[in-house]
Amino acid sequence: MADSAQAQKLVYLVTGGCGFLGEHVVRMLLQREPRLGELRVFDRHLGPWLEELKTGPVRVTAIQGDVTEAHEVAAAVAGAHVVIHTAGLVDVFGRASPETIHEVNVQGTRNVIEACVQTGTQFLVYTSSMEVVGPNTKGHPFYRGNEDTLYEAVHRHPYPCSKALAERLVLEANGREVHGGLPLVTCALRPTGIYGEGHQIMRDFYRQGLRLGGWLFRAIPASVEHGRVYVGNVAWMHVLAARELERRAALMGGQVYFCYDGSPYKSYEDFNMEFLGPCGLQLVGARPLLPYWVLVFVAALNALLQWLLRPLVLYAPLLNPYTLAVANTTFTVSTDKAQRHFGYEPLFSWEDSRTRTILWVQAAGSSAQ
Ligand SMILES: NC(=O)C1=CN([C@@H]2O[C@H](COP(=O)(O)OP(=O)(O)OC[C@H]3O[C@@H](n4cnc5c(N)ncnc54)[C@H](O)[C@@H]3O)[C@@H](O)[C@H]2O)C=CC1
Ligand SMILES: CC(C)CCC[C@@H](C)[C@H]1CC[C@H]2[C@@H]3[C@H](O)CC4=CC(=O)CC[C@]4(C)[C@H]3CC[C@]12C
Repeated sequence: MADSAQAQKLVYLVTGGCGFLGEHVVRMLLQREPRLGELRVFDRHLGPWLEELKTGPVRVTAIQGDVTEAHEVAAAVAGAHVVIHTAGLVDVFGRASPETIHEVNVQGTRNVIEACVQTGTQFLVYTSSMEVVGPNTKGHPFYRGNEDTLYEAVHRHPYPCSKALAERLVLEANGREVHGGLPLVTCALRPTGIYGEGHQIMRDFYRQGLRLGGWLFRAIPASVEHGRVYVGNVAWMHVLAARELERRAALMGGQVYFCYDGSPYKSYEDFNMEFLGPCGLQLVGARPLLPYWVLVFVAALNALLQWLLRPLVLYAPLLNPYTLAVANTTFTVSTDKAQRHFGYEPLFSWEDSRTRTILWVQAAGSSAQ
């Protein structure tokens, strides 16, 4: 990639480009990447909103494909300069089988790496997750940690297991020779819980609150802190990382970065109330209304029912032993690694992020979005 005023126009590929984060990455690239010549959006399900992007100055190519199909991935990657691999199966509710989660998240990532190697694509940014680190199965808190914080990462659930394996594949691929003889440069970004326009769980909480007459009931102690990050800032971090990978290959290659911004540290429920409160909902209780053991019991019952009913119907409620453990364990990051390595500063202030999210919740809650 030439670094001059006459810089060559670049071809970017975003896998999972029609998902919650992927859509923001796609729009951010179009707004903030001046060297963009062509944007390929690869997803199993293409969104209708892509059509409106096709009328702009940058060529936008929508590719319906599956990351588990190596030939489809290779065809999409061929000729791309940069790949942002954000496609993934985000399932902590038991909707998909462990095998499917592994196939999409691990084999899909392997296919992306091999496609880069075979076709000579040199730069790969992978969307990893905080879940690669924790919370672990022992419920140890990760309090204001950074990329170097020692933490016993022990996973059993298929989703974090798959993200950890995939992240390792991406980092180990750094330095591999790609077609043409140049080295592959990779890095992994680890968002904490992402929120913002398009966040389906937030919308579901809103609708549930409306059904309950405007009330939500506290389940988790307010002292349990959760790291959250605005989707626009996560997208911006991807765009910046992708842009800087060539110039700072020696520093950034093979590195991991937590995604962070100015969002406040709060419990999962109190944080959600930052948006749901202005939309008219109230969180009842300064402390959890039910004793913790009741939640543990209901979560275990839900898991049992899911297993028993599986031959007949998919029963996948929000509360299960894994989501309860995650919700009930402090996990917050405090780091400036992305700032030091590639000059990342959040593009959206907390106030902006909050306002944008509130507007979206209000609109999404009342429509069938
Ligand atoms: N939502 C969150 O809080 C966090 C998400 N992440 C990661 O960010 C990435 C994006 O997540 P979200 O946008 O939240 O999820 P999402 O489900 O909204 O988006 C994922 C996209 O990948 C696509 N996809 C799934 N399987 C595919 C396949 N086999 N082939 C091609 N495309 C496929 C889906 O159609 C979807 O458009 C994932 O890799 C996830 O692990 C990481 C940390 C937090
Ligand atoms: C009242 C219940 C106990 C509340 C349940 C809330 C849970 C559904 C969510 C609490 C924490 C969330 C996870 C967290 O934000 C980290 C994540 C990172 C990812 O990479 C994927 C999503 C998730 C696992 C996210 C999923 C929902 C929660 C478990």
